[in-house]
Amino acid sequence: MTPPLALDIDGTLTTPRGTIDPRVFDVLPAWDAPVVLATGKAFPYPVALCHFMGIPQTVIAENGGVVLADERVSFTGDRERAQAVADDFRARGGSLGWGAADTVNRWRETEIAVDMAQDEDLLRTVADEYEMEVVDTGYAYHVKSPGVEKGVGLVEVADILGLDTADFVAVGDSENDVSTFGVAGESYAVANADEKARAAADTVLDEGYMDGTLSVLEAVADR
Ligand SMILES: O=C(O)COP(=O)(O)O
Ligand SMILES: [Mg+2]
Repeated sequence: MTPPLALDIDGTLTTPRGTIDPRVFDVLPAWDAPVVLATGKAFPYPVALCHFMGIPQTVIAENGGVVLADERVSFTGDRERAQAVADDFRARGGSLGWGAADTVNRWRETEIAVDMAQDEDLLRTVADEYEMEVVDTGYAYHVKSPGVEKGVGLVEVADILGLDTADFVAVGDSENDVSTFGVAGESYAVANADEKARAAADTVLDEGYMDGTLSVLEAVADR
């Protein structure tokens, strides 16, 4: 039986340039089991990716802050507190680091993301004062509420779909995938994964990015 998938996006379904690997558009629509996109990106990004792949919108966004499965949407996390951290960070000289339109945070409903080139120490200092966490995905720093995790979102998705999280095969690349790896039955870190993801995964792959992900999908399909 083909297992359901919990797939991170950045670093996992992308090329080293950060673009979606076009092979995604062949393999995921043809997958014979549910596919869950579990990402730190704001809610519209994985929804759009599902839409343009032509697959059901089954999504964990904002590191678990937003869950969508079977037309049911739920939110966790304290966006106002994350905003207070961002405001204080800016007041002390920090910057979120995005363009004027800030499309990274514009539709973000439960947390705030900060560009990797910004002052990490200051951000962590401010977040600590508000008892908020900073997660480094390798693509952004995310200021989020403790306890909001992709893995918690996967428990909810599995429940809605009538599946067990242990049925899932998970692939990811960074510390925001550790909680997914903790609840999935099988977990794989791509070769470009950070230390925390590597330590948490059942298997660290030889190949990186979508090459690594495809190697897993080829191995677990139809078994
Ligand atoms: O948006 C990010 O920072 C990372 O996104 P990802 O969880 O899909 O890798
Ligand atoms: Mg990632």
